[in-house]
This record gives sequence, structure tokens and C-alpha cells, in this order.
Amino acid sequence: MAPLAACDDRPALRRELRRRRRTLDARAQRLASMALVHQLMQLSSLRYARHVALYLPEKGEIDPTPLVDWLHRRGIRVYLPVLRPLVENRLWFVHWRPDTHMVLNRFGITEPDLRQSGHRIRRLPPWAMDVVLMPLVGFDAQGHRLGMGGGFYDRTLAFASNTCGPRPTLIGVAHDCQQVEALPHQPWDVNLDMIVSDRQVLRPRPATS
Ligand SMILES: Nc1nc2c(c(=O)[nH]1)N(C=O)[C@@H](CNc1ccc(C(=O)N[C@@H](CCC(=O)O)C(=O)O)cc1)CN2
Ligand SMILES: Nc1ncnc2c1ncn2[C@@H]1O[C@H](COP(=O)(O)OP(=O)(O)OP(=O)(O)O)[C@@H](O)[C@H]1O
Repeated sequence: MAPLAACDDRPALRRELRRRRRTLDARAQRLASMALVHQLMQLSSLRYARHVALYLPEKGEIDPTPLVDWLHRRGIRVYLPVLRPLVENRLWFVHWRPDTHMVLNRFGITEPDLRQSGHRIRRLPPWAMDVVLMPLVGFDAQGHRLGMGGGFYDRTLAFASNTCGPRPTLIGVAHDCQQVEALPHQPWDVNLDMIVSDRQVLRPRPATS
């Protein structure tokens, strides 16, 4: 499918791209997920990671979860995003294991239950993650991204654009059909180190300004 033409209306673009990914049937979703995970398993940033955040897919998002067994076999810890209570539109990354008790958040997405796993030891500050896989609604070849519109990842990972200290490798993941010709860069957008789809691995050059 050809990349969608550029469009300044972000909400309209978001709607169209979300519609696109929902039209993929179960088989196409499974194949895309396998192809994505195959690409991810080749990346040294993941092979040498200790702490990796991913997400549970919803509404047609590409599914990164077949990676979980591979990560666990390598002794890599898996974290999931949890909506931070009391702080507006920010995330915590909470350690997940198969026995973690889960609840639905206000968007109907399953997340670790903070009453059980919110203890300090089970969550890591974002700077201590080695890799964060984040779901994209749209992306372009320059590495610009469009998310769900809440600014959750942008706020949580804003520090990564201005630090010389430790920071995770930020990898946006999406179906290839979510590519757009060009997305306007917003001042608050976090810079991605990589975008991986079922068909390609993009390594955007660092921004010069
Ligand atoms: N799978 C997954 N988990 C995730 C995210 C994500 O994009 N995907 N997030 C990434 O940020 C965070 C949650 N952010 C979200 C932001 C908006 C909506 C959303 O569906 N909004 C609805 C209407 C809002 C409502 O129901 O009140 C919509 O756009 O239709 C969902 C999640 C954390 N967890
Ligand atoms: N670092 C930040 N500090 C304060 N507000 C922010 C920050 N990043 C984003 N925002 C605000 O969040 C809102 C949503 O941003 P945007 O439309 O870029 O979300 P998104 O990138 O699609 O979502 P997400 O980051 O959850 O994937 C914007 O109104 C923006 O002003």
C-alpha cells in the first residue's frame, strides 16, 4: 500500500490510519506480528538489553508480544506502560511476569495492577529502561511519529531528547501501511532511534536542530 499523502489535520490523519490498521484481518495481523518480531530479534539494542518495555496491542496495533518468550529466555525483563495516577498523561513502566495481576485502565487497555505491582522495586524510572517499544499510529521516512494523541509517550520520554545520561533506545513499531509521506515535526515530539514495521527498519538521522 502506498504511503498516505501528507495532511496537516492530525486528528483526521489519526482516524484514517487507525481505520487502516483495523481493516487487517486476523491472519494479516499474525503475519505482520511475526515479521515485526523477526526484525526486532536481530537488533543488538534488544539482544543486549536487560529491561525492555513493550505494550499489549489493541484495536489493530501491531502485536509485539510474541517477543516476550524470547526476551524471558534471554533473562531480559519485560515492562508494560501503566497510566500514572495523579499525574496528567504520563506513564510508568511496570515489570510484568506471567503471574502479574492485571486490570483495565480508563481506555479499556489491560495493564499491571498498581495495587499489586506498584511497589518501587517493580517499576523502573524511564531513564533506566534499555529499550522502549512504542506503538505508532503513523510514521514517516524521516522518523517523525504520530501517536494516540494523549502525549503519554512524549511526556514520559521528553528527558531522552536532552540528556547526556542514560536513556533508552526508543523504537517505534507499526504496520507498514501506517507510513505517511511526511508528518510535521512538533516541538514536543520525542526523537525515535528506530522505526520497525513488518517490512522495514528505519534509522532516522539525529535531528540537527
Ligand atoms: N496498547 C497501547 N497501550 C498504551 C498506549 C497505546 O497507544 N497503545 N498508550 C499510548 O499513549 C498509553 C495509553 N494512551 C491512550 C491514549 C488514547 C487512547 C484512546 O483510545 N482514546 C480514545 C478515546 C478516549 C477515551 O476513551 O476517553 C480514542 O482516541 O478513540 C487510548 C490510549 C498507554 N498504553
Ligand atoms: N513533553 C510534553 N510536555 C507537555 N505537554 C506535552 C508534551 N508532549 C506532548 N504534550 C502535549 O500532548 C498533546 C498530545 O501530543 P501529540 O498529539 O503529539 O500526541 P501523540 O504523540 O500522538 O501521543 P503519544 O505521545 O501518547 O503517543 C499535545 O497537546 C501536546 O502539547
